[in-house]
Amino acid sequence: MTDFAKGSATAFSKGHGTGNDFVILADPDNAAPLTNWQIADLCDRRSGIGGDGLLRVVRSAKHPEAVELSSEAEWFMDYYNADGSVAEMCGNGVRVFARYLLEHDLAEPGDIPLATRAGLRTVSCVGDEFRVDMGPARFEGASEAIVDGRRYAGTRVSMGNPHLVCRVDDPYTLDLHKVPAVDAQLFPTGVNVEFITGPANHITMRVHERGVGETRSCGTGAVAAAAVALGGVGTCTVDVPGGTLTVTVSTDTTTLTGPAVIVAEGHTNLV
Ligand SMILES: N[C@@H](CCC[C@H](N)C(=O)O)C(=O)O
Repeated sequence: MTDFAKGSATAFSKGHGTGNDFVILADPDNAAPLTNWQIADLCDRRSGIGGDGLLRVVRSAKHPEAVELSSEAEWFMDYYNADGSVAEMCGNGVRVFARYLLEHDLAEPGDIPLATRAGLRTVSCVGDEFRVDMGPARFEGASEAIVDGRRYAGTRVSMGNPHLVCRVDDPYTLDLHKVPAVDAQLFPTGVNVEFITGPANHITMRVHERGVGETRSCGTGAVAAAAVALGGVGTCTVDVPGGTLTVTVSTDTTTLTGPAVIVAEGHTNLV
Protein backbone atom coordinates (compact mmCIF):
# COMPACT_ATOMS: atom_id res chain seq x y z
CA MET A 1 0.00 0.00 0.00
CA THR A 2 1.22 3.52 -0.79
CA ASP A 3 2.54 5.35 2.25
CA PHE A 4 1.15 8.87 2.10
CA ALA A 5 3.84 10.45 4.26
CA LYS A 6 1.86 13.00 6.28
CA GLY A 7 4.95 13.72 8.34
CA SER A 8 6.64 15.45 5.40
CA ALA A 9 3.85 18.01 4.96
CA THR A 10 4.34 21.64 6.03
CA ALA A 11 2.25 23.11 8.85
CA PHE A 12 0.17 26.16 7.93
CA SER A 13 -2.44 28.40 9.52
CA LYS A 14 -5.14 30.41 7.82
CA GLY A 15 -6.37 33.73 9.18
CA HIS A 16 -8.18 36.90 8.18
CA GLY A 17 -8.84 40.49 9.20
CA THR A 18 -12.17 41.90 7.96
CA GLY A 19 -12.21 39.24 5.25
CA ASN A 20 -8.71 39.99 3.94
CA ASP A 21 -7.35 36.44 4.21
CA PHE A 22 -3.89 35.00 4.53
CA VAL A 23 -2.02 31.73 4.46
CA ILE A 24 0.51 31.72 7.31
CA LEU A 25 3.70 29.65 7.24
CA ALA A 26 6.27 29.70 10.02
CA ASP A 27 9.90 29.45 8.97
CA PRO A 28 11.70 31.00 11.99
CA ASP A 29 15.19 30.38 10.61
CA ASN A 30 14.33 31.40 7.03
CA ALA A 31 15.50 27.95 6.01
CA ALA A 32 13.15 27.49 3.06
CA PRO A 33 12.24 30.72 1.20
CA LEU A 34 9.35 30.21 -1.23
CA THR A 35 9.29 30.87 -4.96
CA ASN A 36 6.63 33.16 -6.46
CA TRP A 37 5.03 30.08 -7.97
CA GLN A 38 4.79 28.27 -4.65
CA ILE A 39 3.14 31.32 -3.09
CA ALA A 40 0.66 31.66 -5.96
CA ASP A 41 -0.15 27.92 -5.68
CA LEU A 42 -0.75 28.15 -1.93
CA CYS A 43 -3.00 31.23 -2.38
CA ASP A 44 -5.01 29.67 -5.25
CA ARG A 45 -8.64 29.40 -4.14
CA ARG A 46 -9.37 26.24 -6.13
CA SER A 47 -6.20 24.19 -6.15
CA GLY A 48 -4.51 25.65 -3.07
CA ILE A 49 -5.41 26.79 0.45
CA GLY A 50 -6.62 30.17 -0.79
CA GLY A 51 -5.71 33.64 0.37
CA ASP A 52 -5.28 37.27 -0.64
CA GLY A 53 -1.72 36.96 0.56
CA LEU A 54 0.83 34.89 2.40
CA LEU A 55 2.58 35.70 5.68
CA ARG A 56 5.91 34.02 6.39
CA VAL A 57 6.84 34.15 10.08
CA VAL A 58 10.60 34.62 10.17
CA ARG A 59 12.97 35.75 12.92
CA SER A 60 14.21 39.26 12.01
CA ALA A 61 17.79 38.20 12.74
CA LYS A 62 17.50 35.50 10.08
CA HIS A 63 16.16 37.62 7.21
CA PRO A 64 18.41 39.97 5.22
CA GLU A 65 15.59 42.53 4.82
CA ALA A 66 14.90 42.66 8.57
CA VAL A 67 18.20 42.07 10.32
CA GLU A 68 18.61 45.84 10.97
CA LEU A 69 15.43 45.79 13.07
CA SER A 70 16.27 42.59 14.93
CA SER A 71 17.24 44.34 18.18
CA GLU A 72 13.78 45.99 18.28
CA ALA A 73 11.57 43.27 16.81
CA GLU A 74 12.05 39.53 17.19
CA TRP A 75 9.75 38.68 14.25
CA PHE A 76 9.63 39.78 10.62
CA MET A 77 6.39 39.74 8.62
CA ASP A 78 7.62 38.43 5.26
CA TYR A 79 4.55 39.38 3.22
CA TYR A 80 3.56 38.36 -0.32
CA ASN A 81 0.49 39.08 -2.45
CA ALA A 82 -1.58 36.19 -3.87
CA ASP A 83 0.24 36.37 -7.21
CA GLY A 84 3.58 35.84 -5.45
CA SER A 85 4.72 39.47 -5.65
CA VAL A 86 6.38 41.11 -2.66
CA ALA A 87 4.65 43.95 -0.79
CA GLU A 88 6.11 46.33 1.75
CA MET A 89 3.29 46.30 4.26
CA CYS A 90 -0.13 44.84 5.03
CA GLY A 91 -2.33 46.43 7.68
CA ASN A 92 -4.74 43.52 8.04
CA GLY A 93 -1.92 40.99 7.73
CA VAL A 94 0.14 42.56 10.52
CA ARG A 95 -2.77 42.16 12.99
CA VAL A 96 -3.31 38.54 11.90
CA PHE A 97 0.45 37.99 12.24
CA ALA A 98 0.35 39.25 15.87
CA ARG A 99 -2.62 37.02 16.63
CA TYR A 100 -0.73 34.03 15.19
CA LEU A 101 2.29 34.79 17.40
CA LEU A 102 0.11 35.01 20.51
CA GLU A 103 -1.80 31.79 19.72
CA HIS A 104 1.49 29.94 19.14
CA ASP A 105 3.18 31.34 22.27
CA LEU A 106 5.75 33.13 20.14
CA ALA A 107 5.01 36.53 21.71
CA GLU A 108 3.73 37.90 25.02
CA PRO A 109 0.48 39.91 25.27
CA GLY A 110 1.12 43.67 25.37
CA ASP A 111 2.91 45.72 22.76
CA ILE A 112 4.34 43.47 20.05
CA PRO A 113 6.95 45.18 17.88
CA LEU A 114 7.15 43.66 14.41
CA ALA A 115 9.58 44.18 11.56
CA THR A 116 8.04 44.80 8.13
CA ARG A 117 9.51 45.95 4.83
CA ALA A 118 7.99 49.37 5.62
CA GLY A 119 9.81 49.51 8.98
CA LEU A 120 8.89 48.78 12.58
CA ARG A 121 5.17 48.41 13.41
CA THR A 122 3.81 47.85 16.94
CA VAL A 123 0.62 45.84 17.45
CA SER A 124 -1.37 45.60 20.68
CA CYS A 125 -4.64 43.98 21.81
CA VAL A 126 -7.58 46.30 22.44
CA GLY A 127 -10.41 44.15 23.83
CA ASP A 128 -11.21 41.59 21.12
CA GLU A 129 -9.43 43.61 18.46
CA PHE A 130 -5.88 44.55 17.53
CA ARG A 131 -4.46 48.05 17.09
CA VAL A 132 -1.38 48.79 15.03
CA ASP A 133 0.67 51.95 14.78
CA MET A 134 0.87 52.33 11.00
CA GLY A 135 3.21 55.30 10.79
CA PRO A 136 2.35 58.50 8.90
CA ALA A 137 0.22 58.56 5.75
CA ARG A 138 2.32 60.36 3.16
CA PHE A 139 0.43 62.38 0.54
CA GLU A 140 2.21 62.28 -2.81
CA GLY A 141 0.01 64.35 -5.11
CA ALA A 142 -2.90 63.87 -7.45
CA SER A 143 -3.55 61.26 -10.10
CA GLU A 144 -6.49 59.33 -11.49
CA ALA A 145 -7.85 55.84 -12.09
CA ILE A 146 -9.91 54.77 -15.08
CA VAL A 147 -12.63 52.15 -14.59
CA ASP A 148 -14.83 51.13 -17.54
CA GLY A 149 -13.72 54.21 -19.46
CA ARG A 150 -14.65 56.62 -16.63
CA ARG A 151 -11.98 58.75 -15.00
CA TYR A 152 -11.88 59.15 -11.23
CA ALA A 153 -9.65 61.80 -9.66
CA GLY A 154 -7.56 60.50 -6.78
CA THR A 155 -4.88 61.23 -4.22
CA ARG A 156 -1.65 59.24 -4.10
CA VAL A 157 -0.80 58.12 -0.57
CA SER A 158 2.13 56.03 0.63
CA MET A 159 1.65 53.79 3.65
CA GLY A 160 5.01 52.18 2.90
CA ASN A 161 3.12 50.61 0.00
CA PRO A 162 1.46 52.65 -2.76
CA HIS A 163 -2.20 53.72 -2.78
CA LEU A 164 -4.47 55.84 -4.95
CA VAL A 165 -7.62 56.98 -3.13
CA CYS A 166 -10.49 58.06 -5.38
CA ARG A 167 -13.72 59.69 -4.23
CA VAL A 168 -16.78 58.35 -6.08
CA ASP A 169 -20.57 58.70 -5.69
CA ASP A 170 -21.12 55.02 -4.90
CA PRO A 171 -18.25 52.47 -4.81
CA TYR A 172 -20.74 49.62 -5.18
CA THR A 173 -21.68 50.68 -8.73
CA LEU A 174 -18.11 50.07 -10.02
CA ASP A 175 -17.02 46.93 -11.84
CA LEU A 176 -13.71 46.06 -10.14
CA HIS A 177 -13.16 42.73 -11.92
CA LYS A 178 -10.56 44.43 -14.12
CA VAL A 179 -7.44 46.21 -12.90
CA PRO A 180 -8.16 49.98 -12.78
CA ALA A 181 -5.97 51.78 -15.35
CA VAL A 182 -3.47 54.17 -13.75
CA ASP A 183 -0.46 56.25 -14.79
CA ALA A 184 2.28 53.63 -15.09
CA GLN A 185 5.01 56.27 -14.77
CA LEU A 186 3.71 57.37 -11.37
CA PHE A 187 3.17 53.79 -10.24
CA PRO A 188 6.01 51.75 -11.77
CA THR A 189 5.44 48.82 -9.39
CA GLY A 190 1.64 49.00 -9.46
CA VAL A 191 -0.78 50.46 -6.93
CA ASN A 192 -3.64 49.59 -4.61
CA VAL A 193 -6.71 51.61 -5.62
CA GLU A 194 -9.39 52.60 -3.09
CA PHE A 195 -12.82 53.96 -4.04
CA ILE A 196 -14.54 55.83 -1.22
CA THR A 197 -17.68 57.75 -0.40
CA GLY A 198 -19.11 59.35 2.75
CA PRO A 199 -18.37 62.08 5.28
CA ALA A 200 -14.92 62.60 6.81
CA ASN A 201 -15.56 60.54 9.93
CA HIS A 202 -17.35 57.57 8.33
CA ILE A 203 -16.56 56.29 4.86
CA THR A 204 -17.47 53.30 2.72
CA MET A 205 -14.60 51.80 0.75
CA ARG A 206 -13.98 49.21 -1.94
CA VAL A 207 -10.45 48.32 -2.97
CA HIS A 208 -8.58 46.75 -5.86
CA GLU A 209 -5.35 45.40 -4.42
CA ARG A 210 -2.11 45.22 -6.34
CA GLY A 211 -1.13 41.60 -6.93
CA VAL A 212 -4.55 40.28 -5.89
CA GLY A 213 -7.69 41.90 -7.39
CA GLU A 214 -10.72 43.14 -5.49
CA THR A 215 -10.47 42.08 -1.84
CA ARG A 216 -12.94 42.38 1.02
CA SER A 217 -10.62 44.71 2.88
CA CYS A 218 -7.22 46.38 2.87
CA GLY A 219 -5.78 47.79 6.09
CA THR A 220 -3.17 50.06 4.57
CA GLY A 221 -5.86 51.14 2.08
CA ALA A 222 -8.28 51.97 4.90
CA VAL A 223 -5.66 54.19 6.54
CA ALA A 224 -4.81 55.91 3.25
CA ALA A 225 -8.53 56.43 2.55
CA ALA A 226 -9.27 57.75 6.05
CA ALA A 227 -6.33 60.15 5.85
CA VAL A 228 -7.73 61.55 2.59
CA ALA A 229 -11.29 61.73 3.96
CA LEU A 230 -10.22 63.44 7.18
CA GLY A 231 -7.73 65.80 5.54
CA GLY A 232 -6.09 66.26 8.96
CA VAL A 233 -6.22 64.76 12.43
CA GLY A 234 -9.27 62.81 13.59
CA THR A 235 -10.91 59.41 13.70
CA CYS A 236 -12.69 57.72 10.82
CA THR A 237 -14.78 54.54 10.67
CA VAL A 238 -14.13 52.66 7.45
CA ASP A 239 -16.76 50.20 6.23
CA VAL A 240 -15.36 47.63 3.80
CA PRO A 241 -17.13 44.63 2.24
CA GLY A 242 -15.62 42.37 4.93
CA GLY A 243 -16.40 44.46 8.03
CA THR A 244 -15.39 47.67 9.76
CA LEU A 245 -12.04 49.21 10.64
CA THR A 246 -11.24 52.27 12.73
CA VAL A 247 -8.48 54.67 11.76
CA THR A 248 -7.07 57.49 13.84
CA VAL A 249 -4.86 60.11 12.25
CA SER A 250 -2.70 62.18 14.61
CA THR A 251 -0.04 64.76 13.84
CA ASP A 252 2.83 62.32 13.45
CA THR A 253 1.30 58.86 12.90
CA THR A 254 -1.84 56.82 12.22
CA THR A 255 -3.40 53.83 13.97
CA LEU A 256 -5.56 51.06 12.56
CA THR A 257 -7.87 49.01 14.79
CA GLY A 258 -9.80 45.94 13.74
CA PRO A 259 -10.34 42.22 14.19
CA ALA A 260 -7.84 39.48 13.44
CA VAL A 261 -8.71 35.79 13.63
CA ILE A 262 -7.09 32.45 12.95
CA VAL A 263 -9.66 30.17 11.29
CA ALA A 264 -7.72 26.96 10.53
CA GLU A 265 -4.54 25.02 11.21
CA GLY A 266 -3.40 22.19 8.99
CA HIS A 267 -0.73 20.63 6.81
CA THR A 268 -0.05 21.24 3.13
CA ASN A 269 1.90 19.30 0.51
CA LEU A 270 2.26 22.39 -1.70
CA VAL A 271 5.72 23.36 -0.42
N1 LIG B 1 -4.17 43.75 2.19
C1 LIG B 1 -3.12 44.56 2.64
C2 LIG B 1 -2.24 45.17 1.62
C3 LIG B 1 -1.46 44.08 0.94
C4 LIG B 1 -0.40 44.59 0.04
C5 LIG B 1 -0.93 45.22 -1.20
N2 LIG B 1 -1.69 44.32 -2.03
C6 LIG B 1 0.28 45.77 -1.97
O1 LIG B 1 0.74 45.14 -2.93
O2 LIG B 1 0.76 46.83 -1.57
C7 LIG B 1 -3.49 45.45 3.77
O3 LIG B 1 -4.33 45.04 4.57
O4 LIG B 1 -2.90 46.50 3.95
